[in-house]
Amino acid sequence: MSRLEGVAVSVQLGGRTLLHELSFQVGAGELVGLIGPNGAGKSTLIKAIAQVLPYRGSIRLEGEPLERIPARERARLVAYLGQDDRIQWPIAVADLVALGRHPYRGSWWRGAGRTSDADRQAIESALRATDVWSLRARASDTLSGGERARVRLARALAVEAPLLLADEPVAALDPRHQLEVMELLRAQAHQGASVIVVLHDLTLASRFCDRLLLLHEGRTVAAGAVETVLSADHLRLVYGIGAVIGEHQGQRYIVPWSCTL
Ligand SMILES: Nc1ncnc2c1ncn2[C@@H]1O[C@H](COP(=O)(O)OP(=O)(O)OP(=O)(O)O)[C@@H](O)[C@H]1O
Repeated sequence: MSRLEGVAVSVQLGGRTLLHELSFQVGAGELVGLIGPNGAGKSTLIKAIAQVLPYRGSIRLEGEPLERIPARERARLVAYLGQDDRIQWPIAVADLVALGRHPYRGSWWRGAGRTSDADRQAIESALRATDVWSLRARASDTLSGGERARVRLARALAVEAPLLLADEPVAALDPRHQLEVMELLRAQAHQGASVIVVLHDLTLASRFCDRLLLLHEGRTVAAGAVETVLSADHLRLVYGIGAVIGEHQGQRYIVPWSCTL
């Protein structure tokens, strides 16, 4: 049994069907890339798994329907990094990252809201892993776009959840930080987490992910090994591009080159 299993997951919103009976599995220790053009349904799928959108079908974590897991317990099991990167108030970076530990604390009115050693370690380790330790005292609403993206990722990492859902975590990052974040997600998977990452960069998807799920118009076009999913035919059919597909140090790179449609 895979850690995460979705069967016939459909989402309807605003009178439209955004996802059509998608089925997927993600095992412990797997880094799965979710790819597809704008509007394909990637964020919708991530939100359905994160239980922030209503869906039909079944999504189970360790065999348990996710919607039946109590909210606080689920918040310890599923870390969700959404695409919306607005930070509305001047909360200090370290305090924002500490929000990732909220599910581990009891209700404050019962006096159980204190920061534990485990909380402190998780927060520091997430701040360092995402290279924002030096920003820990800064007001979050003064950060650059890339800094903000890394701080938001740190909050998700601080949860130390077995399932990490990351919607375009590298979109705002410079090339070095993109590589560092992908290595970080890989490391999370090596340590046993199941990670789903939404990506537009096909080379990063190819190099770092164990498997890919390619969506188009709310349907699965291809799922499985990177070489199978990222074929020239799929790139033409789904993205409408011709691409240069090459190899460097035994790994594939994909450079979008021309529009074919
Ligand atoms: N609340 C909503 N009501 C109606 N349509 C919606 C709603 N939310 C999203 N959509 C539509 O659903 C489709 C899928 O959106 P989604 O955000 O999942 O795409 P995506 O693959 O993540 O795209 P992108 O790469 O642009 O982030 C889009 O056509 C979008 O306009």
